[in-house]
Amino acid sequence: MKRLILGSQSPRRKDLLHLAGYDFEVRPSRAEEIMEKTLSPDEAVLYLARFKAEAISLKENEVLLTSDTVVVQDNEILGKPADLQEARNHLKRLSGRTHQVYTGVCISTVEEQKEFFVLTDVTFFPLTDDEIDDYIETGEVWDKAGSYGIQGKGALFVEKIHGDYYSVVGLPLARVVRELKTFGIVGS
Ligand SMILES: Cc1cn([C@H]2C[C@H](O)[C@@H](COP(=O)(O)OP(=O)(O)OP(=O)(O)O)O2)c(=O)[nH]c1=O
Repeated sequence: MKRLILGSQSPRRKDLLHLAGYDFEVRPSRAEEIMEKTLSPDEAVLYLARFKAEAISLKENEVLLTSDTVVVQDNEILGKPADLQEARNHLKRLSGRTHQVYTGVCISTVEEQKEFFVLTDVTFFPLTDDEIDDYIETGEVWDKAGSYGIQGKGALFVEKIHGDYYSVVGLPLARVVRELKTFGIVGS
């Protein structure tokens, strides 16, 4: 019997796996994420998803799921904001424009590893400085790539989205379910 392990401390990823009906154990990776500046966004999210997996030890019957999400504007990766100024800069750059959200996923067993990424385009309405400051006040920005959460008050900035909504939240759920099935993991 195969067992699913979620290698993530993200409460969103945990909620999404529950939504898909899985029984699983959470075993977060303690590895410090270091972004390789020379990598393209798709390479970066795959690298980080793999990197998180490599810091977690696995038993024979376990299937490990790790992932990483970044926001990209003008080919530049916007990760989690370090401070208020960076959060403000991120939101100003996203205002009134379309950006890309990349989520890389890595599924590992002791024998094999499979990885893929999902790309979603998100278009923001133009934002005023007051809207940006009020949003930062909510505290929602801090643990999110690009300084917003589409599943929270950040939803009020979104004019349109092309791609997988759940991938923006942190895990491309429908694709993940299909891939996990090939590893013998099914939800209920
Ligand atoms: C753009 C966007 C990102 N995010 C989140 C998803 C990710 O959790 C986070 C990006 O950081 P990640 O490094 O992908 O994930 P994490 O540090 O939260 O968790 P772990 O590494 O343990 O798996 O930003 C949202 O929740 N909503 C959004 O709209």
